[in-house]
Amino acid sequence: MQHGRGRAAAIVLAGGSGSRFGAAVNKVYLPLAGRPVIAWSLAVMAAHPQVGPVVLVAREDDLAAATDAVRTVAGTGRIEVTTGGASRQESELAGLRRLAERIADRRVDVVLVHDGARPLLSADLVDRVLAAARETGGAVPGLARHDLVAAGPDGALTGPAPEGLVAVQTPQGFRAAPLLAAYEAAARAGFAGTDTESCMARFAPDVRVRRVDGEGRNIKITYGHDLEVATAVLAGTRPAAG
Ligand SMILES: C[C@](O)(CO)[C@H](O)COP(=O)(O)O
Repeated sequence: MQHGRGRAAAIVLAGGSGSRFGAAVNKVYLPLAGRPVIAWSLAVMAAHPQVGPVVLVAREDDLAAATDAVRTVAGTGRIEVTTGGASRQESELAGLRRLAERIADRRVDVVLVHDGARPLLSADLVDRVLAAARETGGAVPGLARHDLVAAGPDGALTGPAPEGLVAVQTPQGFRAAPLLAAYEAAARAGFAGTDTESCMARFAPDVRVRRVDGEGRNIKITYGHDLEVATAVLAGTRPAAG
């Protein structure tokens, strides 16, 4: 049963330290083609017909910047800002707790968790993740890698990399109730994962997770030059969303 907007929700994470980027401010609030980095992914989520609530998880110190960024996006009524924790795991949990009531009464059936530092995702990618998550329980975008070799700690090449490696991206989508339960169990166990899938693998191993095709342009702004690449991509193909 669907009432107007879809029953999926999105959590967009903006709490990272950004130490590898090297800027004094949180990289997700730096300008990218006319608005903050974070605003691009918020716009895609807020404009998506299957996504209802969008929860932006921000650091306490960044709440003013987060609110300003939200104002640059159309459909802001759908975006809620909440405070995250010290780690990615705690921030994901904070986002899920914000949605807990809506998950319990089934207004939200699937949750997408997205890195705020990945501004160039497309609505098609959101479609693919949602469809696969609804069908199997979980979905993770991945890009097949054919340019990898194994190397030892001294830098010596030790042979070909195993077959079938994929570079993992976000948004990662899961059915909402098992996702929230897994994060509550992880919190009790003091677990901190590297992404949503790693937590589900440990605390909800019965949930099947399917890889869907990721996107080459869905880069993560990690280092300074990534912002230059994203700027160039947007200069060529500016998405209409937002
Ligand atoms: C989840 C992720 O985007 C997969 O590539 C990545 O691991 C996130 O890393 P971060 O250091 O938490 O931003």
